[in-house]
Amino acid sequence: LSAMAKENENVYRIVALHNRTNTKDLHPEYDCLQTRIFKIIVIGDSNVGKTCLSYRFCGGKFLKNPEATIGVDFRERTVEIDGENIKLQIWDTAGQERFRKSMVEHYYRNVHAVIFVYDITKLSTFENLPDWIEECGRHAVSPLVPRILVGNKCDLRDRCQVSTSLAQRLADSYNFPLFETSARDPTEKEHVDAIFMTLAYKLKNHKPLRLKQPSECSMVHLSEEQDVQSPCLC
Ligand SMILES: Nc1nc2c(ncn2[C@@H]2O[C@H](COP(=O)(O)OP(=O)(O)OP(=O)(O)O)[C@@H](O)[C@H]2O)c(=O)[nH]1
Repeated sequence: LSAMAKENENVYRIVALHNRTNTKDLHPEYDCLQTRIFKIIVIGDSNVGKTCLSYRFCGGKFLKNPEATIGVDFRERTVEIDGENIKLQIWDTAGQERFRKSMVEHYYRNVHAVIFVYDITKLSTFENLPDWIEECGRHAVSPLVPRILVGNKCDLRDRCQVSTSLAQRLADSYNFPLFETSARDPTEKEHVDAIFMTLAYKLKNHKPLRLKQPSECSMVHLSEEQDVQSPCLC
């Protein structure tokens, strides 16, 4: 597919997802099997390994020769936590500005969790993190939406430009958990899973808000005591 055709295809998919959000009889965070669905976006510079990380989690393998993401790619994995199936819908976003500018609004809409990725072998990808975090804030993502920081390509430790202590300081300054891992290294597979499962546990335990009027059923911004944007059960 050409870049433009691919971008159009993704817009159709996004519209379909948003339409589902607006359907009253099919709740946005439940699929037809009544599995709760959580949207997680993966954000960061181009080439840091966002596609490979999400593919490792959803496909179980290292994706050889990934192409630059155009707009967004979607992957899903259903996980079982305490006897409940939950579906994690991973939005693998484009790092290149030219492939993301028309899509940015869609990325952040109704997001449940955000993963910021940098490449430990490329300092600039780490230095750009505050810009990504700021963009997220600019799109009115609630500060209560869980966010985590992931340093990828740890199989290339000998080329490391971002020390763990430096990354930890940044993570602490934002109060985000920090993970360092490798999408490529097969021995890190469980660790990659653990990153996504950490979010899955957090999201699962969010208490849904019961709204009184079904007609008003929509994503809602809750107060700090109540919790983050959560599924409402009408
Ligand atoms: N050594 C190593 N290379 C990796 C790892 N993860 C990804 N790569 C490589 O890094 C390059 C970019 O990977 P992608 O997953 O496409 O990066 P991206 O962040 O999705 O890039 P955009 O789609 O342009 O935003 C590819 O050549 C991958 O093979 C890793 O953990 N270790």
